Amino acid sequence: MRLHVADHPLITHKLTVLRDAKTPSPVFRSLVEELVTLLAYEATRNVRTEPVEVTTPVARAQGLAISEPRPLVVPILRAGLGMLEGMVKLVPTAEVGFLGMVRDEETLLPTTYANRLPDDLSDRQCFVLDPMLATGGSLSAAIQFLFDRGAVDVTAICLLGAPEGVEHVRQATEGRDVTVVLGALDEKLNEHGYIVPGLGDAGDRLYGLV
Ligand SMILES: O=P(O)(O)OC[C@H]1O[C@H](OP(=O)(O)OP(=O)(O)O)[C@H](O)[C@@H]1O
Ligand SMILES: O=c1cc[nH]c(=O)[nH]1
Ligand SMILES: [Mg+2]
Repeated sequence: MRLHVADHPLITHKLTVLRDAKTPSPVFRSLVEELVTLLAYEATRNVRTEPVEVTTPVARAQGLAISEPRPLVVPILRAGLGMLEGMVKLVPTAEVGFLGMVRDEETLLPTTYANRLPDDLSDRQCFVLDPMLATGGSLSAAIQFLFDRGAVDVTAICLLGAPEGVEHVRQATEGRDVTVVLGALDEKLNEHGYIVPGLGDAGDRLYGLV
């Protein structure tokens, strides 16, 4: 597993406002969308492309097109949905699949309540979106779903990660082509499995308490 932790003042600035408990939902939502666009820039560095030629008003020019089959973007509901618009703005030709997962707040184990993915992901590059990588249980399970269907490589974009979760994903995906891109690597998990200092419950901050 490759780990890339962003190192850019604009990303840190936006994360700082996101972390602030006083930031209201509408601002939180916009920041999540802006942050994913900045992180996607790094996350799509190895997107598969092929050479194409276009005619400018002046001459022929060599360029690149995103290869077929198109990349698949998979937000993990609920909180990952807040990252979808920002991602598809950057890769408008991507297809979108959905995974609904919720973590049991006692056991910290994820269960999957929705799965709308193509059955066959052979030869597909996949991008998983989830703002929070805490214990790593949800992300590891999501990545496993994609490899079970034949994905060639998986890149996860998360706004915040805990070292425990990164290690969990590293071990669970050993031997697979996996990249994790983080906005920041935080200090630890607390006794409730929350990222410290983190930003609280990303789903609740985006969409309200359930
Ligand atoms: O790394 P883990 O320990 O598995 O925790 C991370 C998961 O927890 C959050 O989702 P949550 O279960 O709160 O669901 P929600 O998005 O509906 O709020 C978050 O969006 C991740 O999916
Ligand atoms: O800190 C955390 C951990 C799991 N899920 C969240 O939304 N936040
Ligand atoms: Mg939640």
